[in-house]
Amino acid sequence: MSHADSTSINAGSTTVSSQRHRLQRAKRWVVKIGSALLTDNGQGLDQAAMAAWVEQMVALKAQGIELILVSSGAVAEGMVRMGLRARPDSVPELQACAAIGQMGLVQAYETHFRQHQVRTAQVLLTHDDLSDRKRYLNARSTLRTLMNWGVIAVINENDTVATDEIRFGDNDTLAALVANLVEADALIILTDQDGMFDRDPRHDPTAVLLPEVQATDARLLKMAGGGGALGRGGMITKVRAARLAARSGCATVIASGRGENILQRLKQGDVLGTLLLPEQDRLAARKQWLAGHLQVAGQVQLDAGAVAALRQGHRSLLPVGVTAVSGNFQRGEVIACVDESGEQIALGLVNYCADEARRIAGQASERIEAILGYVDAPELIHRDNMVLI
Ligand SMILES: Nc1ncnc2c1ncn2[C@@H]1O[C@H](COP(=O)(O)OP(=O)(O)O)[C@@H](O)[C@H]1O
Ligand SMILES: N[C@@H](CCC(=O)OP(=O)(O)O)C(=O)O
Repeated sequence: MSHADSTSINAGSTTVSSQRHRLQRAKRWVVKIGSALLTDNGQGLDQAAMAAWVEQMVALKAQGIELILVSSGAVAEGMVRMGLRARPDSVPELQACAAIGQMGLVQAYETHFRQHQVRTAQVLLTHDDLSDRKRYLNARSTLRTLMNWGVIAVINENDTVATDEIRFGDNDTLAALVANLVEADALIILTDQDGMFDRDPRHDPTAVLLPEVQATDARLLKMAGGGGALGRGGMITKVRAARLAARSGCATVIASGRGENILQRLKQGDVLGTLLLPEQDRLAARKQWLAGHLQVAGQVQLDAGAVAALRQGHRSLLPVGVTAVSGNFQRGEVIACVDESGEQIALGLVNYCADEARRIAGQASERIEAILGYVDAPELIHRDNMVLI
């Protein structure tokens, strides 16, 4: 059976999914918890549920999974703290609620994780941060460092400065952008429904759960409706998030956060919730994106040994193999690698800016720190970030 056949929309089907093994293999997860779930529909933070998710995340971490948490709930918790029954309409009031509630949110996560001797870090982001190249790279470096240190980043929208997002409640999109940023293998969206249905189950009890779909299937957009009374994004933002995540080869699961041991069971490959599949895996998606870059920001010339290491050995490019650097590229831009005759042999995302690349060209990687005063990576271009031509 072809990949596409096995992932056609199969509402009501009880066939065991063939793609759940993706979650068993996934090494880097972004878990997103929505407001309704976290605050038991606006009642205030559900501490018991939080303790249970934290326990599961700690268990996954012990199994070697790198985790990032995107949690909503600041506005809902702020409303509870201020005794507001209805979600305010005015943006400044929403922002004030978010600022108040965010305190409770991170305090609660910190307390729960600390019981398992796991550290947490608060990261507040806006969509704009992730569309600005420099801030994008900074956010990526910070999150990578936190993951390397085994610290769980607890991410929310920076609601004080974001206006449209707070109006629409779009942490689903934020979670997908984070999944793209850290190149996660899986995005797990925990919500108050068992997954995505062929129509909104709140309005139609005959709605049928979709166990496995292709994220880009256009029919899903018609089946997904908006959110509930807390003014959230609903299913439509989750489908859009899955489509975004799929661009970097990340699979998305929409599942009920109320299900017992939900994260562990997903990890075991149990057929729960809705799995929204990307067309390509992570590496293939990145390489296709790289290969599509006709405009490059600069180039490096390689000696014969480096050319052979790339071409035959499929190795990373180390600074020692570089004989010349041209252009004025920034860290994270796409550059070309050429051989001694000037023929292009590869394209890749460079770990150092042009100036730094010139200084470390021809040098052993162990010397990078002495020359630049810091080390980002031992390679100039990592092989996962390179496509051979
Ligand atoms: N096709 C669908 N399948 C499941 N839920 C849907 C669908 N269309 C709309 N919804 C609504 O989306 C809601 C979940 O989104 P939302 O309220 O934003 O939750 P969260 O706070 O978890 O992000 C559900 O409670 C449901 O009413
Ligand atoms: N930053 C807001 C996010 C709101 C939001 O996206 O909510 P949801 O649709 O429940 O994930 C908050 O913490 O309240």
